[in-house]
Amino acid sequence: MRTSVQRRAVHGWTLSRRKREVEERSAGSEQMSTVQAGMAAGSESKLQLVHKHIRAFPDFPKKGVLFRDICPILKDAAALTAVIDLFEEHVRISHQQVDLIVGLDARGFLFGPLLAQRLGVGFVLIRKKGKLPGATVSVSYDLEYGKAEAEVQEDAVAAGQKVLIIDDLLATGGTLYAACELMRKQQAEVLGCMVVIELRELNGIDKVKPHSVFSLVQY
Ligand SMILES: O=P(O)(O)OC[C@H]1O[C@H](OP(=O)(O)OP(=O)(O)O)[C@H](O)[C@@H]1O
Ligand SMILES: Nc1ncnc2[nH]cnc12
Repeated sequence: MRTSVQRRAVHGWTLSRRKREVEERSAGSEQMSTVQAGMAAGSESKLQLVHKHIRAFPDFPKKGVLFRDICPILKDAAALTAVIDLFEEHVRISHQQVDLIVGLDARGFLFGPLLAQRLGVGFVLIRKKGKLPGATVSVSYDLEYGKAEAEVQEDAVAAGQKVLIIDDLLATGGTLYAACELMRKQQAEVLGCMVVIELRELNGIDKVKPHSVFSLVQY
């Protein structure tokens, strides 16, 4: 019998399909390495671990919003490691060259630097308005429960740099859209976006197009 976790889709794949995809992609070019085989085998339980460490709070911060809380992931070393392992696996399979990880204020800061360090690249902050010193570039955007303005330091990203954008959660897509806009203004190349959680019914993925959003858990 399949559990609800096993049935849950991963970026449009079921967990077992995802494992196959990793195996097929690896087998396509050359024989799967030991590392790739190990990653494929371990992904399923890592996803289950991540899923188990997400809580839901109804009517927070506003009535009608079901808030998905990632704090238990941070409190559990194995779950946090699983998140970074899964992101790293995705990046190594999907992207040849990454220059920078760009994280969103505030919860993107919890995962972004850890991933950047794993990949051996730098981390850039996109912050809410008024938090960054020096010359900045800004863009305003809508949230599931309000409005905000995002900024990046003008010299944070050079033209032509290949960046991956990371956050904890995709809801309406306003935040990731704003991040992509900021990167466009900086003439950086957005390789894609990554989140721990995607709230599918809000269709945020459409707002971020043509950029892709890779997610670990979907509701
Ligand atoms: O897809 P969207 O509708 O744009 O929503 C997603 C964003 O909303 C939350 O951040 P929030 O702005 O609440 O800030 P926080 O991380 O500082 O709590 C979340 O961490 C994402 O950044
Ligand atoms: N439902 C939600 N849960 C947690 N963070 C969010 N950011 C936007 N919508 C959210």
